[in-house]
Parts: sequence; C-alpha cells; structure tokens
Amino acid sequence: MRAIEQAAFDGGSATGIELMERAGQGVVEAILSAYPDVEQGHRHALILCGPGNNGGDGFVIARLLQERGWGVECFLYGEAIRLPPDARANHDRWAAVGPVVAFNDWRFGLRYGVRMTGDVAPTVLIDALFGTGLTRPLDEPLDRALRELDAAFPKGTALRVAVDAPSGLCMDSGRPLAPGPQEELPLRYDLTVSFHRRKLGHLLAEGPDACGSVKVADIGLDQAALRASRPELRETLAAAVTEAAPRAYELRKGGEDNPGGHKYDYGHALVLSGGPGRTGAARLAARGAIRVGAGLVTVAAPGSAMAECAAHLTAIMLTRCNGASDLGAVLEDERLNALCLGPGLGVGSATRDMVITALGSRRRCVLDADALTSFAGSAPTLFAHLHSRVVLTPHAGEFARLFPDIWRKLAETPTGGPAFSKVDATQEAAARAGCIVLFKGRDTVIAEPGGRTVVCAAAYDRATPWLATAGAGDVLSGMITGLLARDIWPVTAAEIATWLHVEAARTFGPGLIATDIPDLLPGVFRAIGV
Ligand SMILES: NC(=O)C1=CN([C@@H]2O[C@H](COP(=O)(O)OP(=O)(O)OC[C@H]3O[C@@H](n4cnc5c(N)ncnc54)[C@H](OP(=O)(O)O)[C@@H]3O)[C@@H](O)[C@H]2O)[C@@H](O)CC1
Ligand SMILES: Nc1ncnc2c1ncn2[C@@H]1O[C@H](COP(=O)(O)OP(=O)(O)O)[C@@H](O)[C@H]1O
Ligand SMILES: [K+]
Repeated sequence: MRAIEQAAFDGGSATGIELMERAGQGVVEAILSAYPDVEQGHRHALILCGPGNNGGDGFVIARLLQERGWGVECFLYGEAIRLPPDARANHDRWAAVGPVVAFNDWRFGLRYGVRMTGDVAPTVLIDALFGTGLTRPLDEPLDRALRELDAAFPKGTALRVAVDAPSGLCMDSGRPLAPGPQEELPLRYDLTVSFHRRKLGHLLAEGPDACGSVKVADIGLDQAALRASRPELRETLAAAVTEAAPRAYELRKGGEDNPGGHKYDYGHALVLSGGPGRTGAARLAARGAIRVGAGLVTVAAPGSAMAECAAHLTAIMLTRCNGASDLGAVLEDERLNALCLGPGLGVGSATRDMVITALGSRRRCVLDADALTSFAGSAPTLFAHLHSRVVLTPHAGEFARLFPDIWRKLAETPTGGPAFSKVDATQEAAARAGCIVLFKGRDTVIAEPGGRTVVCAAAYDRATPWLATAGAGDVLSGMITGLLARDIWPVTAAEIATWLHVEAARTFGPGLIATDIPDLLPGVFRAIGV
C-alpha cells in the first residue's frame, strides 16, 4: 500500500491530504450504506484517533459526521504535535470546531458507565487508532482502556467500526499484537472499512472474527495504471498474494477446439484406498475427482477391501493394489495421469513405500492425510522424492508433523509486526518441500515454490463453518486430483478446487456432510457458466 500510495504522490494523481479525505469519506459512506438506521434517532459518535495517519482518517470522519449534524467526541492517543503532517492538518481542522480528549483522561468506565441509557451514549464507536502502521503490541494502558471501553459498551450497544484495521490486529498476518499473554484483541467490530484492497490481515487467522465484515472504499488509486507507469512497482505487485477465483474457461470440458472430446482427453485419476472398513475416505475422494471432471477415475484397493469398494462404486472403476509393488505394476498404464494418496490409507511403512513409488513415477500427485502423517519424523525422506507437480494438502496437525519448526513460528505469540503469517509459513513450506503446499483451514493458503501464493478465505460472505466436517478434506484432495487429471496446472488446480469446495458448501448451507459435496458441483458449474 505504501508503494502504491507513494507512486500516486510521485505521479501527481493525488496528494496525501486528498487520499485521507477520500478515506474518511469512504468510511462515512460505508457506515451509512451498511447501517442506514444509524441516521435515525440520536446520532452520536465516539472516535478514537491514533498517532499516525489512521488517526488522521479519524479526524476527517469526525468533521464529516459533525457536518451531517452528529454529536462527536474525539479522543487522541499520542500527541497532536507529533502527528504526521496530513493527520496533523486534519487534527487541527477538527480541533477548531470540537474538543480532543487526551489519552490520560479517557477513563471510559467513569465517562460512560452511567450514560448508557442517556441520549449522549454513543451510537457509533469508531476505531482510528492504528491501521497498516502497527509495529508492536498495544501498550498495556491502551489495551486496558480498550477493554474498559468494551465493558462500558458491550458489543451490540453501539455500532463498532474499525478504520482500515481493528487496532492491535497485524494486517500482514491477521494475528493480534496484544500485550503479554492476551491472545484476543480488546475489541471486536461489526464493520471494518479498508481502502483500495482487502489486506491479508482481513482474511487470515483471527482477522475475520475481529473485523466482523469488511467493506473496501475506493480512494482513487489506480493499480493498473501504476503497473504500467511505475515499472519498479511491478515486482511488488506481482509478488502480491491473490484471492482464489473460479475460472470457468479452465473447467469447461470439450469447448470449441475439441467439442467431440474422448473420455481419455480428460485424464484418468487413480485414488489409493485403505483396507476393509477404511475405504470411505478414498471413495469420497474418487467421487470428488469424477464430479470435478476427470474422464475416468479408478480406486486402487487392497484385495481384502475389493468387495467393500465394489458394493459402493458404480461410475468409478476398481483395481487391486496390495502395496508398493502392485502400485508400480498398476502405474505401467500410462493413461493414469494423476494420483491421490492419503485418505484412509493408514499410517506406516506400507504407505510410505506406496508414496515413494507414486512419486518415482513422476505423475501429478496429491498427498493428503495418512500419506503425510506417515512421514512424521522423517519428513526429509519425503522431501527428497517430491517434485513440482505434487500438491501436499495438510491441515494444521499434518502441517505441524511435516514442518515442526515452521509450525512453531506460527504458534508463537508474536511480539512485533509484521507477525509471521500463515502465508509466510506456507511459502516457506513450499520452498522446502519443492512442491505446492495447500495449508487447509478457514483461511486456506496455497503456495508454489517461489511462485504464486493464493488465499482462499471461507470468511464473511463466503463463511462455511459447516465445511469442518469429517471427510470434507478427502473430497478436496479428490477434486484437486481430478483437475490434475484434466491437465490443469497444479497450483491452479489447487486454487480452483479449493474455491469450488467452499462454493459447493455455500450453496448447501448448514447440515452439509462430506458425501454431499461432490454432488453439489454440477450446480456450482452451472452457476459460474461452465
Ligand atoms: N496507504 C494509503 O494509501 C492511505 C492510508 N491511509 C491511512 O493511513 C494508515 C496508515 O498510516 P500510518 O502508516 O501512519 O500508520 P498507522 O496505522 O496510523 O500507525 C502508525 C503510528 O502508530 C505508531 N505505532 C505503531 N504501533 C504502535 C503501538 N503498538 N503502540 C503505540 N504506537 C504505535 C507508530 O509509531 P512508531 O512505530 O513510529 O513509533 C506511528 O506513529 C492506514 O491504515 C490508513 O488508515 C489513508 O489516510 C489514506 C490512504
Ligand atoms: N471453519 C471453517 N470454515 C470453512 N472451511 C473449513 C473450516 N474448517 C475447516 N475447513 C475446511 O474443511 C476441510 C477439512 O479438511 P480436513 O481437516 O482434512 O478434514 P477431514 O480429514 O475430515 O476430511 C478443509 O478443506 C478445510 O479447509
Ligand atoms: K483502526
């Protein structure tokens, strides 16, 4: 953001004071459009301003609300004379028409404890303390004051709005920078209004819980123009993390160039199954693979589990595979072009051997669940066999087993910003493994070694907490495998599958179980025009 902002200044397309004015206007407009009712009844805002430009936005908001006839109380954390120039200018404009209460006099309990039913109790609370400039945990006295404010106005009594970021939230990681062992931010918000683009902190870790909802105000920064006019920014912009997006054209079967396609044109995926009583996970994956569009899908099961699989599979084929040497023989069929190992496969040396055989065939491959856990304590052996067409799909537990040192960095309480983020962790893991790592969760992150990084956040209007259900991950591995069979580039396959997985869950809603997910895909395809 700083580079983009600087380029706008240098190119003369905006001044700092203009951007700050638009930012303040953007916040006021976002509040009024999301909560039009706040203009009814008594209109009273309490605005907390910080020592940087985020505070400057707060003073713009104060002035704009007062011009609309609102009662406004402004508080400043820091000293007016030390505000950066644009923030100082807006402070001074506000100070000419309204008072500014210094931090030492905040004492919210005393100030508001008895006012809650009165007509001067705030209806809107605006946090303009820190935005992208937060560099360290909130000071203890500030943290305490905010907790006191939280107690004086329990959430729901006044609308809570954060300017750019909930104060204390690291915008690079979505992790709270709170003093001491406190792991929660002092305040949670109903609305966060950000500028130009959503930031990682809005999407990762605790970000969505803190922000409530996120609106992005356009402050007139033109990124496309900047890309062309400022070549030095290209690298910054190219390294930016993107959000997962559906791509109908990649998913379309046949198409103009090949309307009469043959099933083998869409690949043949092989999903390895565990033994009797443990075949469900592989069958879920196989159904995900065929529904997402693989031409053919075969489940390879041990002899003892063939009857169980046969009783459940119809469109999916079945072959016997009693271990690594059988797998080697199965893979002599070169049409099998994408493999999925892990769901229900069992933890131990037999799985390790099959994984090494699969990787040795240089096929595109998804490794999940037991295929990952089998290498706990011997991750370097796995890494030695991985190649660039492999996708690892760990959840947090599996990630910790394969990358214990990286996991520790992510689990440590951050002492400063930018805090080590799930994006950092996934990029580091991908670089070490030499393949694509898809680190699951509400904030799924996908990273290619030294290449693309994609975030798929199941948050805000895409929240699907009901996706945390047994077997959902197995379906996802199968969906990625199906797209790999379709010849889609691995990092793209991982991205599209993750997006589709959340979208399928969205269309269903609460009550979803893993078996539902593959059968929801045709509806999602129709909706996105595949
Ligand atoms: N970019 C854009 O295009 C636009 C940006 N805009 C707005 O500017 C915001 C970014 O402004 P910013 O860079 O001044 O940072 P900000 O978040 O106000 O804080 C920095 C100050 O806080 C201090 N400080 C940090 N941590 C602290 C702590 N724990 N406890 C105490 N102090 C702490 C830090 O001090 P220092 O680290 O230097 O000691 C510094 O004084 C951005 O979020 C958006 O709202 C819009 O106006 C329009 C366009
Ligand atoms: N809170 C959540 N919101 C949305 N999706 C989630 C959430 N928690 C987990 N998921 C997704 O659900 C799936 C669970 O996979 P996994 O943990 O492997 O479970 P299983 O092994 O039972 O299939 C993953 O795709 C993960 O990203
Ligand atoms: K803020």
